[in-house]
Formats: sequence, C-alpha cells, structure tokens
Amino acid sequence: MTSISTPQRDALKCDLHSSRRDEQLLHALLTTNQMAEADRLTIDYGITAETLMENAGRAVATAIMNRWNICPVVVLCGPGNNGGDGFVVARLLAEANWPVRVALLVPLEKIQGCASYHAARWNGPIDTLTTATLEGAELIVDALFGAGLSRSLEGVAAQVLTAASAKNTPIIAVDVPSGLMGDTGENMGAVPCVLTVMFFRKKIAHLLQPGKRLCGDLIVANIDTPSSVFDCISPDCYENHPSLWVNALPILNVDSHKYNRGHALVWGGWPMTGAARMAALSAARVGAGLTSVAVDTSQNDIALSVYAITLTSIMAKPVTTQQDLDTILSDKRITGLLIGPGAGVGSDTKLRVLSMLKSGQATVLDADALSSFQQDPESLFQAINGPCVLTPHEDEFSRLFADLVPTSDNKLARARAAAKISRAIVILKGNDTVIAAPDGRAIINANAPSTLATAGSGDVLAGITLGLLTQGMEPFLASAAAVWLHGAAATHFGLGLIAEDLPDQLPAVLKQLVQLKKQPDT
Ligand SMILES: NC(=O)C1=CN([C@@H]2O[C@H](COP(=O)(O)OP(=O)(O)OC[C@H]3O[C@@H](n4cnc5c(N)ncnc54)[C@H](OP(=O)(O)O)[C@@H]3O)[C@@H](O)[C@H]2O)[C@@H](O)CC1
Ligand SMILES: [K+]
Repeated sequence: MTSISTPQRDALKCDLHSSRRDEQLLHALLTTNQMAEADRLTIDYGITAETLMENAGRAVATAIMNRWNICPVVVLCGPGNNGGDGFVVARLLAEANWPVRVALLVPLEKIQGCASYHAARWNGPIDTLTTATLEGAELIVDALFGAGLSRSLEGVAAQVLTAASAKNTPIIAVDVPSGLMGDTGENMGAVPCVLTVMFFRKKIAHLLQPGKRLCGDLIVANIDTPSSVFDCISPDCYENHPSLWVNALPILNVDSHKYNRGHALVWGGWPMTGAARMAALSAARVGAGLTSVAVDTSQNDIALSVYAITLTSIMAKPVTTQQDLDTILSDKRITGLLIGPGAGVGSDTKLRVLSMLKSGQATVLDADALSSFQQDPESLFQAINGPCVLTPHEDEFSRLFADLVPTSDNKLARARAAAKISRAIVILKGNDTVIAAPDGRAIINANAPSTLATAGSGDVLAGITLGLLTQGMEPFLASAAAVWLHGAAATHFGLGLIAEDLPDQLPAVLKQLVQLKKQPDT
C-alpha cells in the first residue's frame, strides 16, 4: 500500500510552457500592449501596417457576409486604427454590392497613418457621425474605438451607440465593442453587440464580464500575424483549454491500483449532507482510487446512517471529536482533502480546516470552510503551507478578501491578488471563472453553460478538484482541468441539468480527454 509520494507530485508538476506550447499559445489572452507589440513585430517581419489593416477589415467584412444577407449597413468610424479597419469593411462590403454608408466621428483630415490610407480608398460619401446616421441601417459596424480607448465614451459617440442599442439593430464590433477596456473588461460606455471580430488572439476583455456579455459571439481572425511574435511576447493569462493541462492529467497504467490512485477525504457535515455526498461522488468519478467521507457524528448517529445508506463505494467514517478527525488525517494514504460543502459556518468548521491544513495534504476549501474565516482571514492564510485550492464564489470571496483586495479591481486582478495573499490557488467562480496561482499564472474559463447556475454545482466542482489533487495533479493545472471538466460535463448533459447529473457525465468527457492525451503533441 503506497500513497502518492512527493516525487510523484513533482513529476506531474509542469508549467504552461510544456511540449504543447504552440497549441497553448493559441489560447493566450493578450493585453492591449502585447497586441500592439505583436503588431509592431509583424511589421518588422515585413507585413505592412496597411496590409494588416486590410486583413483585419476583410475578416470583419467576411464574417458579416457569412452571417447576413445583403442589407443596408452603416459603418461608424473613429479617429484611430479601429476606424481605419472600419473603412476597409465599408469598401469590401460595397465591392460586394452591399448598400454601405460611413459615418466618421472626427473631421477626415484628423485621420492619420494607415487609417488615412484606407480612408482614401473609400470612394463613397462620409457623413458626420450623428444619431441620424442610423436611419435605415439594418446592420451597424462599430469601428469607433478599439485597443486605444483611453477614457469613458462621451458626446456624440456615446449618444450614437446608445441610440443604436435602443433600436435593437444588430451591432458588429470591430476588435472590441467601443467603450470596453481591452485589458480589464470594464465597461466605459459600450453597448451589447451580436458579434465581435478580433484579430490574432482574444484579449482579456473578451472573456471577463461584463465584456464577455457585451461582445456577443466571438470570432478570432487570422490576419497573418506570425506566431513567432511569441518569441518576444510572454503571455501570463490564457483561456482555459485542455492543451494547458491535458499532459498533467493523471493516467492509468498496468501498475494502477486503488491506493496509488490516491485516497480522497471529504468532510461530511450534518444536517446538510447532499453537498458533501455530491462532492465525494465527483472525486471518485474523476479517478480518486478511494473516497471517504468523514461524517460529523458529534450531534447524533443518524448522520452516519444517512451517508452510509446513500453512498455505496464511498466509505463513511464517523468523527465525533476533533481527536477522531486528527487520527483519520494521520493516515498518510489519504492524499487529498475537501471541506466546505454543507460543513456549516462556525468555529467547529474552522478547527477542522486548520487540522486539515496542518496535515500537509492537498486541500480544497469551499463554501462554509471559507465563510468560517470571515472574521479572521489571516489565521487561514497563515495556516496554508501546502497545496491548497480555494473555490469561492463572489460573496465568499468578498467575505475573505474585502479588506485586502480592492473591490473596484477587475476579476482577474482580484483573483491574482487573492492567490498571492493566501498562497493558495484561487478559483473565483462565476460565468467567467478565473483560476489564479500565487506566482501570477492565470486562466479564464469560457466553457461553462448557463445550466451550471443550479444548486449544488459548486459542490461538484470542489469534488472534481479534490479528485484530481488526490491523484497528485499539480494544483493550478488540477484547478483549471476541474473547471473545464465541470463545464464540459454540463454541456454534455444539456438542458434540464441538476447538480446530481454532473458526476455521471464525467466518464464521457474524460474519454475524450484521454484520446487527446494520447495524440502526439502539436
Ligand atoms: N493586431 C492589432 O493590434 C491590430 C490592430 N488593428 C486595429 O487597431 C486598433 C487600435 O488602434 P489605435 O491604437 O489607433 O486605437 P483606437 O482605439 O482606434 O483609437 C485611439 C484614438 O481614439 C482616441 N480616444 C481614445 N479613447 C477615446 C474616447 N473615450 N473618446 C474619444 N477619443 C478617444 C485616442 O485619443 P487619445 O487617447 O490619444 O487622446 C486615439 O486618437 C485595434 O483595436 C484594431 O481595431 C488592426 O488594424 C490591425 C491589427
Ligand atoms: K470597436
């Protein structure tokens, strides 16, 4: 009987720059500065700025022609290169016989650089931008501001976008909806678009709320930026994708037996038992060799019966005193711990969390385990000295970090700051879940369907995370994988999902991942 040893853990530790690097870089999220640098490097490489803009505008025009039939379009152009892209869109649509009008925010003579080159290639009339510009348009192309947005929208630009939104005319955004800050997802005057076409790679704003909601559908267009720009640009944030962690997924082999697949232990509270049971099932489904529930029998023995009767392959172990828990935790075959789902908020839960952290085993802290430290988060952070994952939703996050992390910061920045402060991996949940590590690595998830907004879905996520940690997977990668599996499981089930359905979807989703893992690295 062997437990997962430290060397095995280390062997599974890998960072994002592994042998799947090219595939991973497809999912890099760039800052506006990195995007500008990519542009500059591409021009050094020999592609002119005018060609890049032509490629960008063509990508938008093509996306429009692919989705809509010929109809009257108005293209709203701003003062910078986003506006330049707009002139290309207008020309290409007009060449394809679309009725196109252009409305410009600033006098034509203010347009400079390659935007002025493309403005000159537009043969049609140019209106001054006003709300009247929108009359008769059945599609609106928003090329007012892109990566260069530096302040809130005001004046005519803001009025026209507001009026366009009120008319419910579909708006197609060039690069980002104008008014959306590319690096933060902060809304400084943008209105919802049906489609956003961006170039080369997504930016953070395309995935973080409220940006994600404002963008509508996303198309990432290839504009011939060479991937060699990544020799000089080092992304530190990615969209969640199996290529980031599939190589680190626990594998089964002929030597696998239940003990070397790890032993997961879930704290089973009373009287709310469903949450811990679903978490335990999820840990087992994702591959923990053994899963046990430490059942709180301090109040009565019914708890043990409830857990034992409703769980079959999962063992229920009675815990009446703190000493009982410490005895269980001293079993070195246990390689992963979870407390929080249905644990109850209070000093008992606090003590149990501290015991778990003291054991040094990989620990997931969820729900009530986090809320129990609201008055004294420092004592939690001080106790975190080993592999640990915190899985707060926004309310739980603010209970722990409100005084430490500015609430005005965007979700990515807040998750990163919290990871640094707590020295744990932080999974900050939502429909734009952020996974952040103390060293600054971060992943934003985008595969979660809205059916996951259902009671108990967080308990399942905590259980999946536990199951992967238990098998020795590196905590940051295990967290990203768990979040992705959770979303994929929900998608696989479809409508009508309740949390109980999620663990049963995991085998099908894991099967696909195992195939991917077998494929040679790209
Ligand atoms: N790979 C790539 O990156 C590629 C990028 N391409 C395209 O380039 C776009 C970026 O272009 P860009 O840098 O010229 O910025 P953009 O947003 O057009 O305008 C900046 C101007 O707006 C002004 N301004 C800012 N905020 C304002 C406000 N609230 N209200 C009023 N004015 C405001 C600002 O003035 P300032 O802040 O300097 O006072 C400045 O004059 C990018 O989004 C993409 O579409 C493609 O062509 C090719 C490949
Ligand atoms: K735009």
